[in-house]
Amino acid sequence: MTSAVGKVGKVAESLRERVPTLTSMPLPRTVDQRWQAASYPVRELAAPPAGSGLKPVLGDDGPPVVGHALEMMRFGLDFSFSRYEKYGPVSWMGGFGRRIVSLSGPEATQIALVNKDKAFSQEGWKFFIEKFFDRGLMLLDFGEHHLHRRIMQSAFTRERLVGYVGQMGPALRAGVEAWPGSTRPRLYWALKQLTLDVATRVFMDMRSLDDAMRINRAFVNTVRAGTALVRYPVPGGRWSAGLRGRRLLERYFGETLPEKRRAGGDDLFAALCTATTEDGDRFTDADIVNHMIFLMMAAHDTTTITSSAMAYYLAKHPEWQERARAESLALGDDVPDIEALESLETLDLVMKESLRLRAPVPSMARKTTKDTEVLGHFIPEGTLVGVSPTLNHFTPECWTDPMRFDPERFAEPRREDKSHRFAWMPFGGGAHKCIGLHFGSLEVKALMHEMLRTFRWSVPQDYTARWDYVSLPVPADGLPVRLEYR
Ligand code: HEM
Repeated sequence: MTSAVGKVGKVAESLRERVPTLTSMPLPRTVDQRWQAASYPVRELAAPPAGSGLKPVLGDDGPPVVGHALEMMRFGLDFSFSRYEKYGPVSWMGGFGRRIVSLSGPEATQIALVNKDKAFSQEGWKFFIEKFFDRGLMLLDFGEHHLHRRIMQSAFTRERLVGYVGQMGPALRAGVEAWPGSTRPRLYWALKQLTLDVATRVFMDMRSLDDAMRINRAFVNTVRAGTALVRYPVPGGRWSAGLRGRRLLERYFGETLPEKRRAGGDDLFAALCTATTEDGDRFTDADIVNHMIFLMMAAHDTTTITSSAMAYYLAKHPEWQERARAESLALGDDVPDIEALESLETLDLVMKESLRLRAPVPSMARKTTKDTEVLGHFIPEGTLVGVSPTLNHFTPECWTDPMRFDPERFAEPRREDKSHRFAWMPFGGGAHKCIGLHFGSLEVKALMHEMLRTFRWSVPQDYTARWDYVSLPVPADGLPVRLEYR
């Protein structure tokens, strides 16, 4: 029998699916316009050292206490564009009680991500998510990061990917086929549930539905806590739910690890248990638990957002949906293997264009390890920095008609993504570039392939999705589509 707590949890969940967050509530246009037009005193972040010839970074605190955090969450891309227009590629803003430097555009982002003189560390991420994702790969730095990445690499070889695709294909087919046709689902939520269910299978080979639900809930709470505005454990708040979620995940992975080490398997958890470098370096049990919790987070929301964005653009551009469907149907009825997925060229172009228009990770956090400079601007040691792909993905120097959905721009001979090394960077760049980019691309393609062969979907012609940036970008209304059997 469902307990009262379980019932309340379910109601809260279904409310969350229907009701937009406070930052994405519809407001009268004039209120939004006034909010966006508000201006604040421009100040220097710090005075450059005398005689250095460097310029100060300019910016503003925004409204008291929250700074620009709410505006950033509500206006997403528009907020980034307006900051760039006002201040250029290097600026600072108040947010989360701190001053945060933004680096935008190909040249500025390249300096931080290539990180030639090790002036930028992952300590920036720690500010947001360390309590929940302690010692995940992305939170490690320099020598230690290099060693862990080398070990983890052996869980992402082609041979391993073949195994993951073999596991996710049937699970995705069963999941998509279970969606009822002739309905108007909120597609984002359906995709989120499906990718989470598939993750418990592919990541841990977890078969028990009860365990999977428990883990999924703990995991969702852990992720949501990262961008809580109230960043200490108020009972009933996001932060304490996140801490509880983290403890449950630690316990679960810790308890199941010895059996996983013994039994092995095709899943990611088993791969991490046996991952070894040529020099024989391996993970400790604690490393494996930390990496598993981080990997679930790194993989889940990003693939959900990518598939939601693709589904949205395919609904808005039915000619592309038909073109992708024709390729999928030509593959026949077998669940596709890795080669078959790689042959889906139209889906590949649509995925790249969707990742350009709606990068799932809109800012990569860093912290300066020493005084440094970017494009002649002085940034002191200990500064929080956000490295953003947003401007790179829309700059007219790299992209023709950048606001237009035009997947062909990624095809030969145009290859606009090659116009600059950092023109297209949804997976980041440098030492921390996404280790799961092939895994993620394959999962998203396998999912879209199943949708294309089972359904046709559409949105009204005048519909435009509004994206909420409270944590990573998600469609504020859950993306209602008309879904019909093909
Ligand atoms: C379309 C899907 C995905 C996108 C857009 C994406 C994006 C990113 C980005 C931007 C970073 C760099 C963060 C930084 O430099 O601070 C990153 C790192 C990372 N991603 Fe992904 N990701 C995706 C899927 C995945 C998947 C499926 C996995 C695992 C199965 C994964 C695991 C990781 C890990 C472990 C890191 C940290 C790498 C390091 O620090 O060395 N990602 N991802």
